[in-house]
Amino acid sequence: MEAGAVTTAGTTDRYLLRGVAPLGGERVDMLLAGGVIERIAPEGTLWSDGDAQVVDGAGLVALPGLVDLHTHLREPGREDAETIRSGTRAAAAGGFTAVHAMANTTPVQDTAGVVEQVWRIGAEAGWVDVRPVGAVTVGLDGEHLAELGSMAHSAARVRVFSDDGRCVSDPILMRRALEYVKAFDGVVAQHAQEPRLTEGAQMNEGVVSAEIGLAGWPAVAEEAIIARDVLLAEHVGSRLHVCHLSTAGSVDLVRWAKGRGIDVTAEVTPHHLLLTDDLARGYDPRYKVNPPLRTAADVEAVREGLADGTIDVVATDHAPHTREDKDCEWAAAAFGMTGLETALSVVQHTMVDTGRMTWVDVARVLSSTPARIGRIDTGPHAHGRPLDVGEPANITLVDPSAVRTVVPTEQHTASANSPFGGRELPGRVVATFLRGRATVLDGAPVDGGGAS
Ligand SMILES: NC(=O)N[C@@H](CC(=O)O)C(=O)O
Ligand SMILES: [Zn+2]
Ligand SMILES: [Zn+2]
Repeated sequence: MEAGAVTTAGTTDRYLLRGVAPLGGERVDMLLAGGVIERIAPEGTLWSDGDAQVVDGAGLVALPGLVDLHTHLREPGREDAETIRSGTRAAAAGGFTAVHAMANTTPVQDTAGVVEQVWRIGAEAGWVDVRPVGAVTVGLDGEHLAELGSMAHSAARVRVFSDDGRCVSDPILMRRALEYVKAFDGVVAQHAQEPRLTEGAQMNEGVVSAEIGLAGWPAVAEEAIIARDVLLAEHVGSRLHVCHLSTAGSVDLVRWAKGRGIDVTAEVTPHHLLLTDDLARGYDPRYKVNPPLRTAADVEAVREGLADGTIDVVATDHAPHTREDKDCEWAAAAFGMTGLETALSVVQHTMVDTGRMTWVDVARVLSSTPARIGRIDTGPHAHGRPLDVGEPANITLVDPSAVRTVVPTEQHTASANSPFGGRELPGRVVATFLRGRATVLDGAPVDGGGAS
């Protein structure tokens, strides 16, 4: 029988996960009921009382539900590329139980009204918990601070603020934002891109850009902003998060800042862990992304930084785009790639299967640390918690021995701009549980599972 097959029908709020391997531990049976982990016992000792669905977990790793700090859901405004419903369904398929929805929508998520709308639509869809990110500046204009406090105190309880897609390049505004978020334990997530150094830039500045004649984007454009921002965070005693860090020099700067005790965290995307700027040679806009794919030396440095804890989390930067925006010549194409449904496989491939990280580390970088940075690690709706009795049953079951070829058109996201199409990747998400309710079973979203 295939691992993960549901063998006994039952009600949908009680699941018996039989023989799953929680992190670093012996195989156990786990009973999910009432939205929490009700019991954990040695394998073969828990039996369904007839009203629990049994999931055969033999060979599966049980992870705390994954948390993405950086997702673009595109609603409101670009529902042709993704909706909150399609994006969160894709997230569940990728093993996520919570995502942070970036603010660069239309209208921008810069008021309590817009963030509450995104949060409410996410809750109604019921696939994952949607945590809206609030814009730092009004309309992402980079000039006027948005009302961060009203977003923080809204029903959406925003804690992460970002103008992602654009850099908060004005140092005075960045300073004020860092000071402002302290009042509600928030964090400013910076898209580090010095705008003057990247005017017209199309790809990484280096050997390849010179050869193929595309305008280059120097590593220093990212590093200069990170250097400035860690010093600002130190100066005002606030919390900074660096989005999609991509260069070896950025890793060094974050390592230095942490060594000084500066309150900074950083993320790397799956694509920057695996792909290099060599891919731009074919002028295929699937590989056009912000920040750009870098060199093999940068890939090595971000892997090392993730393994040694300098980089805190892997975040997808899932950036869906329509065919019209992506199937065109390189210079005209939009920046961005999808990632929710391949993130765990890429992390397994680049970090676990290479011996650099264990599954315990994977749970840290894809669940507990992003939950802590987003301040969703406590309470009944907590994510990233250890899989213990009484904790919310947010669980992802992975089959690490599975191998699959990525077919973008078969994914659940509404857009097909995956850079991994045609690649063979290890690992498969077999099941995802959100507060004890299955959102994914047998590797497929449970449609009609509905909101809780
Ligand atoms: N990463 C990208 O290339 N694009 C993102 C914006 C961003 O993350 O900067 C998008 O919104 O499309
Ligand atoms: Zn960005
Ligand atoms: Zn982004």
